[in-house]
Amino acid sequence: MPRVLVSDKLSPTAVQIFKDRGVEVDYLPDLGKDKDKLLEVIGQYDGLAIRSATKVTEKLINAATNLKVIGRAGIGVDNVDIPAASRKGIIVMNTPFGNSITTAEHAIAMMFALARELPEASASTKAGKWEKNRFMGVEITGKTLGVVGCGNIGSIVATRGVGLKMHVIAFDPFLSDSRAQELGVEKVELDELLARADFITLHTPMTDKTRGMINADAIAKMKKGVRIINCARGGLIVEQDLLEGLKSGKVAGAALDVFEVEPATESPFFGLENVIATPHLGASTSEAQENVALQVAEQMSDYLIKGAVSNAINMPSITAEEAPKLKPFVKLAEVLGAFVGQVTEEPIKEVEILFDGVTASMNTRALISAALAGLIRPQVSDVNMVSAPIMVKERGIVLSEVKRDKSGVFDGYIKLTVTTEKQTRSIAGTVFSDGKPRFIQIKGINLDAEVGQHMLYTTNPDAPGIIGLLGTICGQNGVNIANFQLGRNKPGGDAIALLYLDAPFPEKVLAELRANPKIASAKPLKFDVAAA
Ligand SMILES: NC(=O)C1=CN([C@@H]2O[C@H](COP(=O)(O)OP(=O)(O)OC[C@H]3O[C@@H](n4cnc5c(N)ncnc54)[C@H](O)[C@@H]3O)[C@@H](O)[C@H]2O)C=CC1
Ligand SMILES: O=C(O)C(=O)COP(=O)(O)O
Repeated sequence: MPRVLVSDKLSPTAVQIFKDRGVEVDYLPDLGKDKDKLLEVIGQYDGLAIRSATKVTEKLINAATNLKVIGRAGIGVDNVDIPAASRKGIIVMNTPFGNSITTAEHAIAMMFALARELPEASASTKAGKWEKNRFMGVEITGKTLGVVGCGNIGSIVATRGVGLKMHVIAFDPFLSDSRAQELGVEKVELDELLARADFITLHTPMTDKTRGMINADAIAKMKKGVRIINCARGGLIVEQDLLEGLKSGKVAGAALDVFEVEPATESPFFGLENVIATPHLGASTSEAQENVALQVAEQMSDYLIKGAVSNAINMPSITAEEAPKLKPFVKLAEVLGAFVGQVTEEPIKEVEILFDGVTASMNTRALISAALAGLIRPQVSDVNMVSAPIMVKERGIVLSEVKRDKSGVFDGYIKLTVTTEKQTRSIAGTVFSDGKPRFIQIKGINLDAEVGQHMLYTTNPDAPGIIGLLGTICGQNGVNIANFQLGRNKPGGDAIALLYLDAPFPEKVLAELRANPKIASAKPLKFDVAAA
């Protein structure tokens, strides 16, 4: 039974779902803050469910020897070292919509709170001061709201802004004209947004590109009296620069839900009257927490139990319905990759994957990941569908994908072509109605070959006596041939043979075979399939 650790506070719904789905679960909501303890126990778990408090560092990932999936009950995954997880083949998934309305509402609440100084007014009134003349707000109606990052949350904020009769302008490099029109927002460049907005609200993810995007330069471009709302990530703002802007009066107010260092128990912002601060509460409503807890537990269980992948950051999605249908083709892609990977000894430069017929309409991203995993496993061993694409990229291998309509006798097939400095190799395969993968073409030579656990692949110029030669050498050395497949491109041309064996081909016999002038090459192959 797979075992999951929940190391941040999650709704009890998550725990219940894990149990109902047959996943053992340890709910230790404070463990995320105890780095050392977490390091000690993480090796026992197949899954880790977190929010933002648990920091999944490379060190933790290296200690997580059994971990297969990290589930973020929320959106931002900047607390997870995704490249490190990917290299170790660990899927990282989030719940991209579960808390977006709630977070957008928090941003709107922050905007109103800023406009009317609600927290200060409330504190003063509760202190018995009745300072009616101290607080003078600004109206929201007719003001310009600048939305930086118009994805799921930003677009909800934008439409709420439109509903509040604001003029909404948005900057997002991926915002299309038609989407902007649909939302009723004006699409602008960042500098224009900074110059025109009365309220600026940030909704981008935290990335190397967005880190520190609100700095002294950006603030200098803003209107005097601008109000800034940050319910995304603290690191988007250079805090020192904002402090100066607030002190000088250039920035009339800031509402901050997030901080560069969290938990933020002390900050120079806390001493300023024109700053409103909340402790990363964007996602904290009962509705959102139910949503994300339920979703993360379902997604993680689906992956651990059924192999279905949804909302993964570092792996193509595979739905629970699609998983059983895709599985034999994932196996096919993997064995095609494994074949070429085992016969290739020099560095790979290019990989082309052709999807013909029915395979072209399948989840080709998943199939590509499987083919790449098979291909590079002989070199790196510890690789899976998550880590293979990143490893291929790190090695500078050029990858291309071709899709085409059915072109031959098969309903569809996959062909893998791999180019090294020395040569180009290709292999094609399909899945028969028995659900098993078959090799249908090797080196351009047609054949119909099952995939065996232990095989020997030989190439030779087509000539009489090769079958006898192979049979004799094997027989003399006690190697039992379970089955045999042959192919050639033309009489007297290039020929190949595939021998199916009960055990790995002995090294000693291999040397004898390779020394024979009639055999051009001989390569033992091993595939991760059931023995015949
Ligand atoms: N305070 C809180 O509790 C919460 C905070 N968040 C934060 O909000 C962020 C946004 O969430 P979603 O809207 O769901 O993400 P999303 O991925 O749907 O949208 C982000 C948008 O930012 C845009 N973007 C990327 N780089 C940009 C740049 N340099 N300038 C302008 N736009 C850029 C993207 O094109 C995308 O449209 C999350 O990454 C997370 O860090 C999310 C939930 C709760
Ligand atoms: O979903 C997000 O990105 C959030 O920032 C919410 O964080 P939390 O789950 O409340 O720690």
